[in-house]
Amino acid sequence: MKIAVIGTGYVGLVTGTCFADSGNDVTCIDIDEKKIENLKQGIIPIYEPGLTELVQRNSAAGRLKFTTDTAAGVQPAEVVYLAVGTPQGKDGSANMSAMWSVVKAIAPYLQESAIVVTKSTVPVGTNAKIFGMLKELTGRECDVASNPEFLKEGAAIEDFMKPDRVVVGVRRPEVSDVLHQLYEPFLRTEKPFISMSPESAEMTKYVANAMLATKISFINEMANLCEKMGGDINDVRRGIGHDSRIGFAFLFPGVGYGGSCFPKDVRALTSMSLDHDCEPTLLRAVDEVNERQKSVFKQPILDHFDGDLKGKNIAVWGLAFKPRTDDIREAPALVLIDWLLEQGASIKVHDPEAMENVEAELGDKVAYCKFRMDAIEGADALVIMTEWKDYHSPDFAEMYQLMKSPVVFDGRNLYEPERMKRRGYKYYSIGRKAV
Ligand SMILES: NC(=O)C1=CN([C@@H]2O[C@H](COP(=O)(O)OP(=O)(O)OC[C@H]3O[C@@H](n4cnc5c(N)ncnc54)[C@H](O)[C@@H]3O)[C@@H](O)[C@H]2O)C=CC1
Ligand SMILES: O=C(O)[C@H]1O[C@H](OP(=O)(O)OP(=O)(O)OC[C@H]2O[C@@H](n3ccc(=O)[nH]c3=O)[C@H](O)[C@@H]2O)[C@H](O)[C@@H](O)[C@@H]1O
Repeated sequence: MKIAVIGTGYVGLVTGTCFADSGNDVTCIDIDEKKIENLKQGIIPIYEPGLTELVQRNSAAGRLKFTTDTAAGVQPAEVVYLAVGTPQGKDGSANMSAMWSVVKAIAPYLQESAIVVTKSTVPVGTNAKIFGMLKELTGRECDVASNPEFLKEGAAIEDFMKPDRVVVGVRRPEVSDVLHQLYEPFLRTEKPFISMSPESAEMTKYVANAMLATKISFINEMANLCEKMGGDINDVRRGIGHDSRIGFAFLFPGVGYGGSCFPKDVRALTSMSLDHDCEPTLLRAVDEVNERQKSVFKQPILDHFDGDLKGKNIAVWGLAFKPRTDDIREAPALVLIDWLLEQGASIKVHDPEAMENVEAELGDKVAYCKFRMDAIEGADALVIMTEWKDYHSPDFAEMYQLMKSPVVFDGRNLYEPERMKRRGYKYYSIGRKAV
C-alpha cells in the first residue's frame, strides 16, 4: 500500500518505519526541515532502541522516504496517517492546532478514495470534526478513521510490531478491511483487531492511559501509607499481584509518572469530563497524587540534612522520564533538580541518553558526568530517579569509597534495604522504612 505519515516524531516515525518494514511504500512528512534532512541521511532525532537500523534498512530498500513536501507525499497515498503532537493546552485540554493545520494542508492533495487516519491521541469528536473540515475543503465525503497508538517509548518497535491489540474506529466496514490488511503482518499471533466507532476508538485511547496512570497513583499512595505504618510496599505488591484479577503490571511505586502522555492525557480527559458536566473526581485525584509523588523525597532529604542543603553535593542518576528513552518531557528528575537548586545544593547528574536534552534546558546549572561513578565522587547523597539497567548493580564498595557520605535516596526501589544497611549505607526508598 502507498502510505503517507504526517508528523515524524516518536509515533509517526515508528509507525511509518514499521509499515515500510512490512512491505508498504511509506513517505514520512514533517515541517521540521532539519529533522527531515537528518532522516534522509539515516540520522534519527530520538533515542529509540532498534529504530536506527530499521530506518536505514527500509530507506536503503527504497520503501521509506522523508520529505517536507506535503503535496508530493500525500498525492499518491491510499492511506494518510496523521501523527502530529497534541500537547497539553493552557487549560489542560489537548492543543489541536497542529492537527487542524495538517488537515487544511492535506485537503487539496487527497486522492478521492484516500483514507485519512488519526494516529495521534485526540479528543472524542475529532474524527467527526475532521470529516466536516474535509467535506468543506474538498467538497466530498472523505473516509476518516481513528487508529490510536498504544506503544511505549523505549519499546516502541516491539510494541508496534507485536501489539496486544489493534483498535480502529470507522464509519464503513470497507475502511476497517483496508486497515486490517495493513495490520495483518503484525497480528499473526492471533492478537485481536478490534473495530468500533471513531468515538469509541478515541475514547479507548484516553481510557487506557487513564487506567494505567490510575494504577501508578494508586500504588504510590499505598506505598506512602505503607512507609508510615511500617510495611514494605514490595512485599505488598507481591502479595496482591498474584491475584490474577489484580496482576503485577504498572504497579511499581516510584517518584511519579512522567512523559509526554500520561500527564497530558489524564488532564485532557479531565477537561473533556468537565465540558460534559461529569465531575472527574478520580482523574483529578490521579493527577494530584502524581504531582505530589514527584516531590516525595523533598522532606526526607531536608530532614536528612537538618533543613540545610546549601553547598551540599548531590548526585542524580537518571534524568529521562523512564529508561530506554532520551525523552525528558514531564520527567520527575527535573522537578527534583529545580528544587535542589533552589535549596542551594550543587548537583552532578548522569543519564545514559538524556543529558543532551537536559543540557538544552538547564545549561550549566548542573554538572554533566559521562560516567555514573563520576557523578557520585564527593557526593553527600545520591538520588536515583530513573531505573536504567546501568544503576541496578553498581560496585557498592567503590561507591562507598567515592562518596563523601554513603547516603542513597532510591526513587525506584532498585536495592534491598537490609543489604544496603549491611554495606554501610543510609538508604531511603519508596514505601519501605529508611534504614
Ligand atoms: N510518544 C509516545 O510514546 C506516544 C504518543 N502518542 C500520541 O501521538 C501523537 C504524537 O506524539 P509524539 O510522536 O510523541 O510527538 P512528537 O512531538 O515527538 O512529534 C510530533 C511531530 O509532528 C511534527 N509536526 C507538527 N506540526 C506539523 C505539521 N503542521 N506538519 C507536519 N508535521 C508537523 C513535529 O515537527 C514533530 O516532528 C500525540 O498525540 C501523542 O499523544 C500515542 C502513543 C504513544
Ligand atoms: O500514550 C502514550 O504516549 C503511551 O503512554 C505510555 O507509555 P510511555 O509514557 O512511553 O511509558 P510508560 O512505560 O507507560 O511509563 C510512563 C511513566 O509511568 C511510570 N511508571 C510506569 C509503570 C509503573 O509500574 N510505575 C511507574 O511509575 C514510568 O516511570 C514513566 O514515568 C503507555 O504505557 C503507552 O501504552 C501509551 O501508548
